[in-house]
Amino acid sequence: MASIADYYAGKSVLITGATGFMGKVLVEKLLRCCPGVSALYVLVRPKAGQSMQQRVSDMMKCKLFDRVREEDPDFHKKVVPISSELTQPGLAISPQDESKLVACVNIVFHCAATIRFDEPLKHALQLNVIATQQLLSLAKQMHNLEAFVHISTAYANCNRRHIDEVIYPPPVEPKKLIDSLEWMDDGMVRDITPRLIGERPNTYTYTKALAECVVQQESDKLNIAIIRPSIVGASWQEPFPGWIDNFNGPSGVFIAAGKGILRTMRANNDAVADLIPVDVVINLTLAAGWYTAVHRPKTALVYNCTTGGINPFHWGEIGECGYHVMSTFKRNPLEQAFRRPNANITSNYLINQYWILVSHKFPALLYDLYLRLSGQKPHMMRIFNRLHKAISLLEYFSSQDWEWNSDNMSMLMGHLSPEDRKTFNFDVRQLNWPEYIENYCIGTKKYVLNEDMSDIPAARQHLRKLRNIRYTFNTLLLVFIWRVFIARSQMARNIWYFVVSLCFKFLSYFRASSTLTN
Ligand SMILES: CCCCCCCCCCCCCCCCCCCC(=O)SCCNC(=O)CCNC(=O)[C@H](O)C(C)(C)COP(=O)(O)OP(=O)(O)OC[C@H]1O[C@@H](n2cnc3c(N)ncnc32)[C@H](O)[C@@H]1OP(=O)(O)O
Ligand SMILES: NC(=O)C1=CN([C@@H]2O[C@H](COP(=O)(O)OP(=O)(O)OC[C@H]3O[C@@H](n4cnc5c(N)ncnc54)[C@H](OP(=O)(O)O)[C@@H]3O)[C@@H](O)[C@H]2O)C=CC1
Repeated sequence: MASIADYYAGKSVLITGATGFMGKVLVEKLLRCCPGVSALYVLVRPKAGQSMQQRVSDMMKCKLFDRVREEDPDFHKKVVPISSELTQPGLAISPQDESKLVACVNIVFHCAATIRFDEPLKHALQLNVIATQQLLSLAKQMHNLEAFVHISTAYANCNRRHIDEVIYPPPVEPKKLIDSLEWMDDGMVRDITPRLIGERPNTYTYTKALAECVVQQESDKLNIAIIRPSIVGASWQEPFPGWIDNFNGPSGVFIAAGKGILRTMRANNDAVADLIPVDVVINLTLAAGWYTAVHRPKTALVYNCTTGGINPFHWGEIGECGYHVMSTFKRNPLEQAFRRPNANITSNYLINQYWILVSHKFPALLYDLYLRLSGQKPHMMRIFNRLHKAISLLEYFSSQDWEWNSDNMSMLMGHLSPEDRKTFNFDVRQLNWPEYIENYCIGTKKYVLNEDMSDIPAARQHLRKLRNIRYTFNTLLLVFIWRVFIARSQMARNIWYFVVSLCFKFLSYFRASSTLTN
């Protein structure tokens, strides 16, 4: 049987979402570990004044591609950008490009989606469901298509506690919803969104569930695999440990904690923190593409790509590990931290609210006051408001527990040759969490914030300055409390003198006894 790299040799691959976090890692891995691959057609839209060619060329210059660049400086020649806006009819692909794709594509990886938790329903539906439908229609026309791999999310069915590797009945028939929303204005859609999404926390998980249903409807005509990753984090091993390029999910939380901004967050200590490294997801995705094309399973296979059932890690351990996160950020501080890193997790709503007041809002207020007094524009409260909005959207996922069955992941591993198991490793039993979290934190510094590791001494100096500011502030606070409350009351003064004289006596006794022993 052909190995995975042998299978992809000579194949033309179509990828949507190639400029995104997971798409980039998929492109890199295919080019590096399947050097025989014939062409990667990537559907890209122009954005922020940049043409799609410019965007793809910039993407391939980034650090992620350093290893493949070293191994094959001409790697970029295999990447063929195709102009496409997925929210447009026909995906806005030109007729010439469409003919080319129909004639030569062998495997499709559909990664594109809006992953925002606050996306208006109409747009989320347009991109996550209707675009998927259109891509499936295009795929059905492809003469040589061997597999269609759809990236979903493990949280598509987060209204259930136990999630099997099956496609559950959709909350509503997608076609009916598409037809209904077509004539409604944005205000009307906004009003009915909470009723529609029901127990799901956002339009993202809701539309991803509908997309799975749309994919299933084509499963008798195409060879389909659905990958459901949980919370995708920095890479574990490849191409570099800790590679990450965005603020999504835990990354933004780690950065905010490292900057000393985030001091408290709500999470259930006993719940599984189902993080999955991005390289694991991509290795599984490529292996699933191979398996689907070679073995042609009779029904669409769903792969729950999760860690909880195999190598569980709990939010409470991140709490402990939180100290590990904190010590990593103290040893490798982020530049221009607001305060020294010191974040804690609590499952108690009231305790969390108390710390938000004391450790978030009060310092933000003081800092903004300082900025105002020194003639600068205050901005700290705004930053905290945004942080609170982001965290309130994430807390749904950190406060609850889900159980995913991942038998298909184990089944797939069983079909790989020993060589493929190494090259396309998705065996998360080998994952060492503390080491992973440490690399993740350093990765956010190096790759998200683009901070130079050589500037660490200056960043440490800044942390020392912050510590001195804190000591000075605490001393001033004590003096203030003394002046306002204690100095005005005879009884408080007596207690104070009693405590001071006790300390003095203790010190004198200690000094005298140490002189005697000498
Ligand atoms: C040590 C102890 C610490 C405690 C550790 C505890 C860890 C707990 C972690 C809990 C994590 C739980 C994660 C659950 C995730 C479930 C995932 C489900 C899986 C999936 O399928 S999808 C992937 C997940 N999707 C997301 O994460 C998207 C969520 N984000 C959003 O929906 C929006 O970004 C949000 C939050 C609504 C904010 O929108 P908005 O205010 O409009 O801001 P923008 O997104 O447009 O960003 C503007 C600008 O700011 C940058 N940015 C974004 N976030 C941060 C941040 N946290 N810190 C700093 N900067 C941030 C962003 O990059 C933009 O910059 P530009 O330069 O591009 O303008
Ligand atoms: N990140 C995570 O934690 C998880 C992600 N997933 C799933 O993995 C997949 C990839 O996620 P991720 O890489 O993190 O997401 P990103 O947001 O990083 O990437 C999204 C990609 O989709 C493209 N895209 C968005 N809108 C359009 C459009 N209108 N036309 C053309 N392309 C568009 C983006 O292109 P552009 O650069 O032009 O914006 C980008 O390439 C998604 O399907 C997501 O649901 C599942 C579980 C967890």
